[in-house]
Amino acid sequence: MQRSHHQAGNPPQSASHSEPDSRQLTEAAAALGRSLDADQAGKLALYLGLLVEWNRRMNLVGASSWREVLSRLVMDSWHLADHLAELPLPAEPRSLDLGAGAGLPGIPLRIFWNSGEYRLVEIREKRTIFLRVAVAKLDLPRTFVLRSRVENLGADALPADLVLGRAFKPWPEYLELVQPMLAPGGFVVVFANEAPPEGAGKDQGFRLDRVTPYTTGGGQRYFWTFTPDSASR
Ligand SMILES: C[S@@+](CC[C@H](N)C(=O)[O-])C[C@H]1O[C@@H](n2cnc3c(N)ncnc32)[C@H](O)[C@@H]1O
Repeated sequence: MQRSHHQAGNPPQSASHSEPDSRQLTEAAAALGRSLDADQAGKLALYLGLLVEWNRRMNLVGASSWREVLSRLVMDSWHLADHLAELPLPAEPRSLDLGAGAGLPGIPLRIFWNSGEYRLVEIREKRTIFLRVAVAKLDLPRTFVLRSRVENLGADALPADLVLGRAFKPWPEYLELVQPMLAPGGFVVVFANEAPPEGAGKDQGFRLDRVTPYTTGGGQRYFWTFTPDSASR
């Protein structure tokens, strides 16, 4: 572990420039147009610190500094929290985050959006260990880690009112896979870099409910939100 630059007696967060403290993070978020309360800042600082530290030893994300993770990746979760607040979901939605990897979008999302039960699904063992450590340290509400292939999810996780999957599979394959997992009136969100093509989702049994453009440090992004449409199959 690359810790040799930390002086004995100094907490790692104040000694290392690679890990934010709550004040630095609150300022960086404000520069991106977001205000954090003290609890959110503390949890997000903890997550970014863990992510940067574990990323030195295993391949979790391409971005290597917490500032880059914040502006390129956490921004997705912020916008997603705003987006989900607008969707007509049940009061206690059951959500699945497929191929959660390092916890994106789910872990930052749960800091800002804590409705219902949320399951992070990931097949790779080391990544699930990271996710479990992060969920426990951040004390995220009703957030669970399942080590499973998405294709093998058990009945206890299904059906879902909301399915998310960032950089999980090409969208037609992803929609095909999740169609039987959704509750009637549920939603599936596709994370995309462009607007959807005409008729997107029809072949997989979905109706496009809405398209939501937003901007991150990485550029223009879109949420494509679909709902099952039995008439389209
Ligand atoms: C490209 S990463 C994206 C991770 C994260 N969602 C993100 O946006 O940074 C895809 C993740 O999906 C996981 N994965 C791929 N196929 C899977 C499957 N069939 N079931 C569960 N996890 C899967 C991989 O192990 C990997 O962690």
